[in-house]
Amino acid sequence: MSKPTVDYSVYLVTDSGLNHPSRTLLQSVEDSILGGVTLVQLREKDLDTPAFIDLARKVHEITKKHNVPLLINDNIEVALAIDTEGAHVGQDDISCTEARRLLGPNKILGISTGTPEEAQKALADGADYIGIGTCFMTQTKSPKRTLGPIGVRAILEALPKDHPLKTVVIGGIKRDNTRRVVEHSAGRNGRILDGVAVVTGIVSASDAKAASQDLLREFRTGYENASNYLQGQVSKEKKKSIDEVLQSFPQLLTTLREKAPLTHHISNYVVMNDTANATLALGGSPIMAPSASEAQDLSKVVSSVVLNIGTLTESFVECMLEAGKHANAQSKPVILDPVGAGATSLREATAARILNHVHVDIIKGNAGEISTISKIVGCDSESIAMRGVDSLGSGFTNPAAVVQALAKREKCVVAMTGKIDYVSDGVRTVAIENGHEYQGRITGSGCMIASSIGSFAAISTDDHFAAAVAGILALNLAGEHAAARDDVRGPGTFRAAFIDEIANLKPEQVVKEARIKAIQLN
Ligand SMILES: Nc1ncnc2c1ncn2[C@@H]1O[C@H](COP(=O)(O)OP(=O)(O)OP(=O)(O)O)[C@@H](O)[C@H]1O
Ligand SMILES: Cc1ncsc1CCO
Repeated sequence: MSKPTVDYSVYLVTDSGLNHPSRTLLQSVEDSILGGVTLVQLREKDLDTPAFIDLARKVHEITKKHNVPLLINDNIEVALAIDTEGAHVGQDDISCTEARRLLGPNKILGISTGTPEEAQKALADGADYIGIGTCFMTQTKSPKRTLGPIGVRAILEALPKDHPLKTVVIGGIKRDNTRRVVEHSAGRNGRILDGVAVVTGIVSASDAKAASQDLLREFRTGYENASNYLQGQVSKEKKKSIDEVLQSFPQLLTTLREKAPLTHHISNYVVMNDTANATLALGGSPIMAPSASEAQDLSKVVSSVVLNIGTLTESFVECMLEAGKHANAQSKPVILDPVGAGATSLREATAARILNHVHVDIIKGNAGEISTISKIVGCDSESIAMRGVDSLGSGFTNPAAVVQALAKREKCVVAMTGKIDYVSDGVRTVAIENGHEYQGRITGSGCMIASSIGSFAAISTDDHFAAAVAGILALNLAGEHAAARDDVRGPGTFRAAFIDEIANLKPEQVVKEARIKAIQLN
């Protein structure tokens, strides 16, 4: 019998201990196949060989009926006894070469890998696929380190594009993160995950069939988006032109003032009060809530979330991860302000952790912060030094290209502040020349921009690029108006006048005074 062709799209890995109490494991397997599971692995760590063989025989009856391959975890003896389509081994189990020798050339053989080196070894040792993990923390595994989509990407990029070795990701994969993991892990060498391996997301779901259908749909969408991205086919359709974005500003600000969207801020001690006041002056409604315990409740009532890493503590980080996760689940926009990323390794690691666990819709930072984020996600860019929370030097040689590349890579909007601000969604890129140097001389003006973007993102839900442009324009025009006032004699008086002028903004006047230009990059 020749080796079967395998569709790895949604790969069920069983665990009787986590199986939903309303049905048997056999029912979970059958329901999941009916929902779209394309491959099954029987993983039973606690059964002795005779009991394992007995269960494997019953599961195999089901998988054969539906023409879905069955692999046995770890126990080659069971795989051979039942004549399943193959087996899966871990790094601490029997070696891959020994497993291949016992199974012969026509069985499917997979191995768990957590590093680029293990992946390359698996390829050399004759594996058909690798299970890349652990991606996220799970109930079944609590490793010291999780890979996140960025770590998965590093492994995909260590593999040759055209080798037939297939790849699946494992560890905490659920309906809500599947698409993002597949999109964000896509390697620049053209490698995209061939599937997602799921345990709890299927066996513990109350409806295993529906859960599998959702996972298959999310995997396919993620795969299609990833291949479009790799082929540079980012959709240019349905996007407003820069002029249309500018003309939409009055309506956005008017709606913001009417609706006063509630925005959840996990901000820093230095700017908390200023960002709350700037949000109120603009017409929004802030809640500064740094406790992880209330993040889920808040996610139901707020319209966007701003994560600011300015004064880091463990509890801030815990809250940001929790708020981000729930905002993603509720489809509320998330804005990341990676304050001081690049200044210390803690800030860099925290920014990486957030990007790995939360889908961020808009990243806002100064040149030093954007250079660090570009490095974290594997986008080549010049290095811009930081001193504390401030960016040093004159910035990038080609700032628009850096911002556009990062936006494309992360499939989000990137806003980079400085004397000139740049915004891109990977397709549209603009430079905004408004603003006053006094903004750079008070602390938190960048943080206030993130808050302003957060309020506009709550209104401009289908176009976060327009939200970022509006958020910057509003505050930069207010900055210009404040600096021009006779009563403003320095940064201190400017700070108070700035809040007043945010509240005094006239939507049409902003459009007239905007100095924004589109930047065409190839
Ligand atoms: N020299 C300048 N001329 C005009 N506008 C400026 C100037 N410097 C800063 N700004 C404006 O100030 C705002 C904040 O940008 P900046 O890059 O200073 O933020 P930041 O370094 O992140 O600030 P913080 O960390 O204090 O919050 C932006 O809207 C930017 O346009
Ligand atoms: C000065 C400062 N230090 C940590 S956060 C912050 C405010 C600017 O973001």
